[in-house]
Amino acid sequence: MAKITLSKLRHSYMSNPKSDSDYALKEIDLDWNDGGAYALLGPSGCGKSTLLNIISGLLVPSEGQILFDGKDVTRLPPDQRNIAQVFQFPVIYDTMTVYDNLAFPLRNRGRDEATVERRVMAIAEMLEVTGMLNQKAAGLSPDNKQKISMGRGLVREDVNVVMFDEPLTVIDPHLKWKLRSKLKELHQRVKATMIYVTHDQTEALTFADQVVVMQQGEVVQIGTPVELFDRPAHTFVGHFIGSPGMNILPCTYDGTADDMARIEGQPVPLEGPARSAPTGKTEIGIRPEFVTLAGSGLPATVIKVSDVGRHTVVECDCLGHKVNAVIDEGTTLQKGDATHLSFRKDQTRLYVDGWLATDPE
Ligand SMILES: Nc1ncnc2c1ncn2[C@@H]1O[C@H](COP(=O)(O)OP(=O)(O)OP(=O)(O)O)[C@@H](O)[C@H]1O
Repeated sequence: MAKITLSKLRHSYMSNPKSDSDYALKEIDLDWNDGGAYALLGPSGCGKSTLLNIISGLLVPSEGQILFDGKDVTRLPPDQRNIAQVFQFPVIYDTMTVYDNLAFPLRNRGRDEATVERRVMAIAEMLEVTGMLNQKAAGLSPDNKQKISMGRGLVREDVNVVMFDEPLTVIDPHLKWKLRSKLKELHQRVKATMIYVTHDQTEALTFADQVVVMQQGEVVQIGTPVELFDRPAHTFVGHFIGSPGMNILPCTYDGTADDMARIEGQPVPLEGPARSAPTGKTEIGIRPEFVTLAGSGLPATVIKVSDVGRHTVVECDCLGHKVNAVIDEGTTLQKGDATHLSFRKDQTRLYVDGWLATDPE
């Protein structure tokens, strides 16, 4: 396994890129540590596949370098990078048995049959497919086929990195959670460097120790799932992660009252003062979990009440802006009722031009 370094990486599909918007990947500097479990998370079109193809060698970046354990591999073709990939759709040989499918990457590298058997049996046991080793792959269900595809990615011990590209796309929704936790368990046992690409926050947050969040060709934050939830570095992360996402509300902040911002003239205490006098667009970010329906605070009108299992989500209009509150207990409030909203001070953040601008006091 290897540490992977992306240094000053940029990529444009245009022959003569001029502005930032001509780049599918803006400047990316990133270290993937040896043995880490990473997720690359972002919406469609943010550049995930472009980055994956650059790491695997299918694409040569317009600028910058990729290093494996400090060795420059930027121009090395895919077959010399020693990478295993698991794709959206199973890549297996239908006419071969499950055993031969799992053995294929090892035999292809000339491993002896004793090693092949040891590795195949270990991976089959981890994936709970030992009972089907002698079956032809053609007869397997789509999710078992994808399991075998994952097994093929994990069977070699000498790969630099295993990359999963939306691997659960074909899996039945009720089996997804099972395979998700299986993959996490596999990482703990195999200890390979793994990169899991997805646009699904649940998949990313379940699998990864570190999540790399991308938007429009840029990495906006790298952090543990808890860090991304607690202190989103950008409003995009706040909104994209969480269900419902962070409330983002336009505000004014004149810097004279330190930790006080105003929404439509109404004072809202922030977690702390801004790091410097803001020069751009100012917004308040507050997670719905830290908004309470109170007797006093910002005036609001209930728009919708949704029961979502253990919680209730109350959607309000607050001074002309939509605000969600997640409450644990039920509520007697109904659509059209007047209420007040209170934001927990230590969770009320200021964002300037999208970027976090306050620190805790
Ligand atoms: N071969 C190509 N030629 C030109 N533009 C491309 C090409 N491939 C991707 N792009 C553009 O580059 C940007 C990033 O695309 P990319 O496929 O890397 O994103 P993604 O996050 O993987 O999206 P998805 O999840 O939909 O695959 C998009 O604007 C896309 O239109």
